[in-house]
Amino acid sequence: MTPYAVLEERARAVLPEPVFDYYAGGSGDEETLAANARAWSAVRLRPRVLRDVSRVDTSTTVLGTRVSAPVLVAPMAFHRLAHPSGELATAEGTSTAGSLLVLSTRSSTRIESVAKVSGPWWFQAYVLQDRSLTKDLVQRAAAAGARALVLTGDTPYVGRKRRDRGSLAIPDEDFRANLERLTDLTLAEQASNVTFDDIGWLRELSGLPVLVKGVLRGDDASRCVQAGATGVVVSNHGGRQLDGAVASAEALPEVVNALEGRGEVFVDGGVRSGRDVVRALALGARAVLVGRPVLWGLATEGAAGVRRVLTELQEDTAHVMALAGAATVAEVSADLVWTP
Ligand SMILES: Cc1cc2nc3c(=O)[nH]c(=O)nc-3n(C[C@H](O)[C@H](O)[C@H](O)COP(=O)(O)O)c2cc1C
Ligand SMILES: CC(C)CC(=O)C(=O)O
Repeated sequence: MTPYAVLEERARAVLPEPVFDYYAGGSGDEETLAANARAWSAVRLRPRVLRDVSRVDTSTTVLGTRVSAPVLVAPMAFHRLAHPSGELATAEGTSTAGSLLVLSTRSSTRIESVAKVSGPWWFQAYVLQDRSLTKDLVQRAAAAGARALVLTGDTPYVGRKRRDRGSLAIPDEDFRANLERLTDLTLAEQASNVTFDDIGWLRELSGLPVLVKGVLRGDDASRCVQAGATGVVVSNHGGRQLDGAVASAEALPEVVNALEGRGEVFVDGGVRSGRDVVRALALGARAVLVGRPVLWGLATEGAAGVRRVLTELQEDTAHVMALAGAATVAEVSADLVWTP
């Protein structure tokens, strides 16, 4: 078993079944969920020999913020289903690892409380049916110290997950952690009429740079940047939205080519090892985001588990960089990828 599979099994053992299934599952027949992992494996590396790799530095910057490695925490809903300290533990584990947390609109902990214990963080924005709710959330996030917004563009409707058999109950207090005054729950659902115009709207009302998450096409990435985005996150939502969508490793080169350096490109979906991190960087990503592994760390060991998952990925990244002949993140360049 891979280290990731071992961790996933440990999380399965401690989590209630409906929670594990909600976290682990993908939409439809889980084709894209499976394709994400396979597509990283298909990227072969061309290691360089006889380079001085006695000191490997994995640190880098993301939108100007220094992080200890190009590995960030993806936005995920309802961390309190995994651990009673929820997002507080995730934020603590993330910052002690020197990483950066992207806090979900569906955080089950108050934004301001997470901000107090967090290192650098970004806020993931869902545009909700009641836009005044979104405006309020985004302005609260900016006031609490978020350094960027991540607008998720791939969720006009929530993907149907077969593993989610309707037995998952989200406690009201978790759902409403940031929506105290809400009376009509449907107003808090994702809006299905979000467009490129909302990039400018979010930028203006927050004063923050905006990344668009869920981009899988070069033309879309260009439109995002033209509309004012500072970059994009290449993502298929961990195989949880359109099943059959292209794997993120397959979509990444097209997006990198289309932007030609006009924005920072991030990627997530199935990144499980230092190999995958190096592959993503060599294909042009600034950094990766990891999702489920962080939830498994949180479920099994709280903040310490989150820190462990991230530091193990960082150490593995350093090891893979050394064996590939790259002493710095800048040296993880496109020529490290083998093309037949
Ligand atoms: C349980 C769960 C909840 C998620 N919630 C959100 C969310 O609230 N907002 C969002 O933009 N993406 C959400 N995502 C998608 C992640 O941000 C990310 O794209 C994906 O999990 C990365 O793939 P990985 O889990 O294979 O690493 C969620 C993913 C999972 C597994
Ligand atoms: C509430 C959901 C829309 C959160 C999500 O993005 C997911 O579960 O994938």
